[in-house]
Amino acid sequence: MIKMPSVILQCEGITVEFDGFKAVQGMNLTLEHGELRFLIGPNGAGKTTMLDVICGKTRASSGKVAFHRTDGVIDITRKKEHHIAELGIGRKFQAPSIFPTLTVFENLEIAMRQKRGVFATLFAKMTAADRERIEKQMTLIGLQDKALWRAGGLSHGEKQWLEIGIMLMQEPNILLLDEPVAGMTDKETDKTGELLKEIAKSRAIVVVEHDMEFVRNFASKVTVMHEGKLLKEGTMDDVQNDDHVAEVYLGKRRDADVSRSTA
Ligand SMILES: Nc1ncnc2c1ncn2[C@@H]1O[C@H](COP(=O)(O)OP(=O)(O)OP(=O)(O)O)[C@@H](O)[C@H]1O
Repeated sequence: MIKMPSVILQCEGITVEFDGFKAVQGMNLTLEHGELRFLIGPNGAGKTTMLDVICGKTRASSGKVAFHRTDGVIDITRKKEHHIAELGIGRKFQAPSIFPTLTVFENLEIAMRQKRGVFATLFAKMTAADRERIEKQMTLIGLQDKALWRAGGLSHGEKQWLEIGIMLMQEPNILLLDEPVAGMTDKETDKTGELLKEIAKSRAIVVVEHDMEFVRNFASKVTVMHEGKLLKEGTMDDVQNDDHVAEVYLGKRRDADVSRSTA
């Protein structure tokens, strides 16, 4: 059996400037294989910008992003977004980008064919193995009973799951998710939590999240950003008991809970 290297992504000294304003300043972030990492922090802390840098949507003005794959370490700092996606880093944005008039099944089928990348395969017949793969994916995202539903008719939560399913069809090694439970009902939020745990068994995930109650459901490492910098990294307990974090979130009130913070 091939032993997986423990580190899968290493961001070092990332700085991002927008017209002279430093949205991210010397940020470090190291992600391990199979890790589910939460990136939290108040509005404007630079969380989304960090995801943008990793997926190649935004260029860092300095710093380095290294993607550790089984075939070697790749410097992705200057690579184009589509190339980074092909290498195995998938990014899900807040707004769904599914095809609303196509069914759940068809949305996943298109994603599967895109992965193959050959134009001819768009017209190729689907094999039993392909069908099985799509069905497996639908079961994972909890939409197996809605295979023939038009995606546009799904609930908000179901659309988000479908989109995660679409990303998984691309077989990424790392998934980057921006507020995956925003706007979800409590039940949908719980189901999303289970889904993320399941996905993290075989992939690394970085989740930008505002909902602290949601984050507390995971025994994961939490990275707190503030004003473009790393403020604290540790378990949710470490983070909640940290004076600097409390200050940033609560204006010096240590006793209050940061639950359901929309800071
Ligand atoms: N394209 C841009 N041009 C100029 N400024 C930007 C741009 N993108 C982000 N910023 C600024 O950079 C800072 C960090 O933004 P970012 O969206 O990364 O923060 P965030 O931690 O994700 O915040 P939120 O939780 O509100 O989404 C903010 O002050 C934001 O206004």
